[in-house]
This record gives sequence, structure tokens and C-alpha cells, in this order.
Amino acid sequence: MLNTLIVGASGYAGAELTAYVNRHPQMNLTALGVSAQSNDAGKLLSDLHPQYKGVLDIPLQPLNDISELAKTVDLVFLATAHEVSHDMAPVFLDAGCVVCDLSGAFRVNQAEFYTRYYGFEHQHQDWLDRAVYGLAEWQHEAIKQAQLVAVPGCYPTAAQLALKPLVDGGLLNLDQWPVINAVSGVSGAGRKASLGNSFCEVSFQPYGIFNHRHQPEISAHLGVPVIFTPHLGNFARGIVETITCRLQPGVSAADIASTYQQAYHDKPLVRLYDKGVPALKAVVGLPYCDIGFSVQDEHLIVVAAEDNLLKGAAAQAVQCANIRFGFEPTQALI
Ligand SMILES: NC(=O)C1=CN([C@@H]2O[C@H](COP(=O)(O)OP(=O)(O)OC[C@H]3O[C@@H](n4cnc5c(N)ncnc54)[C@H](OP(=O)(O)O)[C@@H]3O)[C@@H](O)[C@H]2O)C=CC1
Ligand SMILES: CC(=O)N[C@@H](CCC(=O)OP(=O)(O)O)C(=O)O
Repeated sequence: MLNTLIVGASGYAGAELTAYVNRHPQMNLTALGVSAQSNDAGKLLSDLHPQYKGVLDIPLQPLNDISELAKTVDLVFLATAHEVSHDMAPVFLDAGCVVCDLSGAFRVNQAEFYTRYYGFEHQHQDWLDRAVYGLAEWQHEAIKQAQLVAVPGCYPTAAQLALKPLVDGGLLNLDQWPVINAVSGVSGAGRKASLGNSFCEVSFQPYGIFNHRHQPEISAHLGVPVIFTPHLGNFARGIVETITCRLQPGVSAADIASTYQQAYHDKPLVRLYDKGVPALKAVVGLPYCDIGFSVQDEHLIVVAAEDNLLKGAAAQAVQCANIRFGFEPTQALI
């Protein structure tokens, strides 16, 4: 059994992780951590998330000395803000733990990226060099060897699962950059209260135009430029991305279908549509990314949908841990 710690367990992604780890036959929940000053320290997870009453009546533990705790665990999920993960991950890594970090702190192997897009100076180039980007369907071999897995962002997961087979297969005419229009539920912003995310303020709207940090994350890992525009939707969870691309001359709908089939026929957490495109209701509460598309002449529109908290966060993190430890990738997820 792997002694498993979840840091940030009271948050939206952390609570989902806790539910998965709790039902994982090879993982043992060692502790659910929150910050030393947390208002929720000592409360039960099910006090905050009542859907878990009678299931996850587990106390939240304030983390004071993580170096002592690190000696007692094998696997750590960091469901914490980027800066918190940046500071904590090396402590667990130096103690020999495997770390799956859900934040953006180790996703791109260039320290300047963090100064520019995250607003902090990255101090751990050594761990940036060793981190493996956990786009699980594509990084299986690297994840098997990883000590630090940087789980991709929610929007980048759906965007890359949709685009990577087409880019790698040379099917796109990149004179026209892929245009990704994405809409996310409000849980994408986390559980902490903020005016912009309060009920009466949220109204369907684009944000982060030309400057959202997920644009460079997507481009860096796909190796091609993209236009990315996120939108905040007035619903709790889920992401739909509508991606417009230009095809190379002569590429047909059948070519697109067979490229996707080849990439994902043995990947159960990516579901391909023969007809039509996915809706949010197909994926909310589930660990899948669903992909459908339509072609007209040289124009392709791909639609990818996922639950931002699951395939976009907790489910992909558990999938990566499963791969790392040689379990079935879908263990505890489906
Ligand atoms: N929400 C989403 O859809 C996705 C989120 N992510 C990433 O996952 C991470 C978690 O996101 P999310 O669940 O939304 O965030 P939340 O704001 O909902 O939760 C954050 C958690 O971190 C805890 N925390 C804060 N500071 C510390 C600290 N110093 N030590 C230990 N715990 C701390 C909080 O508890 P307390 O403050 O009480 O200590 C809380 O449990 C973020 O990096 C986010 O960017 C990635 C993909 C999707
Ligand atoms: C709706 C909403 O606010 N979404 C978040 C994305 C959250 C996420 O998954 O991204 P990281 O892990 O990279 O923070 C945002 O746009 O910042």
C-alpha cells in the first residue's frame, strides 16, 4: 500500500482527489493537509463537502512540519496554489516521495516562464529539469520514471488531447493558428471566495484575452502557436473547448477520424464521437475527455469536453500516479 498525502484536500480538486484515493485499492490515505493557519483545520472533509458525509468523515490536518510528515509518506498530491506547490514540492522530493503536483509550478521547463506568466521567481531549476509533464495519454513512458509529475492545467488538457494527434500527424495547415475558444465552470477558479466568482457577479464572459498563462503552456508542449481564449460560464463545473483549425490540402474527415482512432483506441479516458460533438453533461462528474469534430472543405472544428476538476485535475493526477506505480491507468477512476 502506498501511504498517500493530499495537500490542499479541502479545495475543489483536493476533495475529488480524496474520494479517488479513498477508493483506491493500493493507496492508503495517510493525511489530508491544509495550511497551518487554515480556518478549516480540524474540521471533517465532509463538513465542508457534504456529499461525502458518512464516506469521507476525515479530519483536515494543519501542516506545520512537512519535513517530518514527508518521512512517513510515499506519494504526495499537491492540490495547492502554484507558489505553495513551488515551495513544498522540493521538501517531499528530497525526502524521496513521488509528487504529483496539480498546480502550474513545474509544467514548463523555463524559469523565465514563471516570472512572466505566474509573477514569481522560480527557485528550483533542478526540479523543473526533472519534472515530467503529466499529459497522461502521451507521456506514459516518462511518467513511469518520474519522481515529480506536473499535472497539466485544465484547459491545456482538453486542448492538447484534441490537437496533439493532428499536429504530430502533420494534418494541420499552421499558416492559420489553431483557435481555441474554451468555457469553464466557476470551480476552475478554486473554492476561495472572490468577488469575481460570486454568484451575482458571474456572467458568461471571455477573460484573459491574449494573456492567459495556459496559452504558452499549450504552445510550449504542442510545439505550435495557438490562439486561446477562455470564458467563464455561469455553471459550477466542466469545460467545453471549440477549436477551429485549417487542414492541409487533401486531408479528409476520414483522415481525422483514423488519426484520432490510432491515438486513442486503447486509451479509455479519451472517448471519441463518430457523430456529433460532446456536451458538458456527458463529462461532468466523470474522468473522461470526450472529443468530436466536423470538417467542411479545409476547415476543421474539434470540440473537446471534460470535467475541469477530474480529467482537468484530480482524475488525471490519479491516472499519472497509477502509471507511475504500474497500476491500471484507470484504477479507482472508472
Ligand atoms: N479548480 C480547477 O479546476 C483546477 C485547479 N488546478 C490547480 O490545482 C490546484 C488546486 O486548485 P483548487 O482545488 O481549485 O484550489 P482551492 O482554492 O479550491 O483549494 C486550495 C487548497 O489549498 C489549501 N492551502 C492553501 N495554502 C496552503 C498551504 N500553505 N499549505 C497547505 N495547504 C494550503 C487550501 O486550504 P486552506 O486555505 O484552508 O489552507 C485548500 O485546501 C491549484 O494549483 C490550481 O491551479 C488545476 C486544474 C484544474
Ligand atoms: C475558471 C477559472 O478561473 N479557471 C482557472 C484555470 C484553473 C486551472 O486549471 O489552471 P491552473 O492549474 O493552471 O491554475 C483560470 O483561468 O485561472
